[in-house]
Amino acid sequence: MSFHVDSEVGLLKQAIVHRPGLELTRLTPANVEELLFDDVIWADRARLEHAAFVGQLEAGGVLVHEFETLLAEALDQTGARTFLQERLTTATRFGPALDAPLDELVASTPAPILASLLIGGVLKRDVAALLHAPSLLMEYLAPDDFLLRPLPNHLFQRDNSAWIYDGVSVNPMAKPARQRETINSRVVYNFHPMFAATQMNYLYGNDSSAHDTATVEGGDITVIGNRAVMIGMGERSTPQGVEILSRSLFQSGNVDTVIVVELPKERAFMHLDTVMTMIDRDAFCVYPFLPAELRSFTLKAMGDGGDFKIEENSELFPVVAEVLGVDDLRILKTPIDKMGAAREQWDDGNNFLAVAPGVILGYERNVATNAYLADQGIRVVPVVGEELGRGRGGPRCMTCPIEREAVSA
Ligand SMILES: NC(=[NH2+])NCCC[C@H](N)C(=O)O
Repeated sequence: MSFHVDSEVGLLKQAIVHRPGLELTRLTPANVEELLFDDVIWADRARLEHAAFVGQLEAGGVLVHEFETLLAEALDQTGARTFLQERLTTATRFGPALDAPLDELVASTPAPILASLLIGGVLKRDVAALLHAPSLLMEYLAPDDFLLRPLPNHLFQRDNSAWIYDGVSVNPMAKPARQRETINSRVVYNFHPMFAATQMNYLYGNDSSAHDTATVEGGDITVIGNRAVMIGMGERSTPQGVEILSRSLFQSGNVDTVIVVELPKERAFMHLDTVMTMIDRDAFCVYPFLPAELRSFTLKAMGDGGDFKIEENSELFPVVAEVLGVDDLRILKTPIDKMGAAREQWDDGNNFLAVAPGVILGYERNVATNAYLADQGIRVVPVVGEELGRGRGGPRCMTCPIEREAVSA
């Protein structure tokens, strides 16, 4: 079995999601903002909503893998815990006194508990009795302070890794609150038997170098098909990150065109998929009030060494249509006023997950957009996300496709 994502809207066969766990119960008014949520969450309700969402994916024929389970299974493979000891429980993260004792905890904690702590975080009081070394960090922390911060944004599996044709980028994340997610994803991809048994083509990020400003997040990446990829560039994916990923894509031989779309550097527009998603072989749902001055660029491969030429586009969608070989690309913009559009955009009204061409999952609360898309012949499967949505991510953000078919135009 090998994994590949050959389009954004072709039949979705397998995906990874994260059923929210311990981490959601650790969101408080004091830490939500730093952890990139907008409110404290009713965790049990969020879990119910997520279970219903997974049920809808399964009903759509998708084989759903649960991230925490994959992580726990990976942790029991040879080398996985050493990998963590070298990258997570280090002297620079926790101070020299805790280096060896935390390595020991990583080595001895049963995999399901360790997986839950890697995502849910660890309070000082959880481990104080186990750590006897004189640690300044432990003296400094209060009992309810985090020794290891929770990672509530693991919910948004789209972002920390992204499959692009037959390669995967394990993304260097832009925000400190999300950077550790990549370590967990690397444990899964490098050690879980499901992936270890296959030939993995790592496009970016599967190394331990400091990626500094060269960040990329999966919410910005769309595999539009026809050997092309569209990448948003803004708050999360930087020009440097997009360049490195593009070079790697061109070297892979599967991609010859990358269309880069500039985004406003604002929270509401943090990823490309907050303002547009491809929902059918010939259709995009686009936020109607996207500022007109945003630029887009087309990178075209030159040779097979990764080099490319750059052209600034005068308009984005004619270029997309040409690259896709589609004569009449449908750019679907909900006909509502600015306030209504901004409200629905904030609630992920443009963030759809296609399970097949023209069959999409989106939050039910975006009534105007959903009704308009239905009028346009799109089948919208309504997802309940009153709690889930408070993390500012929709069905596309919550899903990391690992096997998806191509579509023909
Ligand atoms: N692909 C997406 N739009 N993901 C949404 C991620 C939301 C998350 N709270 C963050 O700020 O990172």
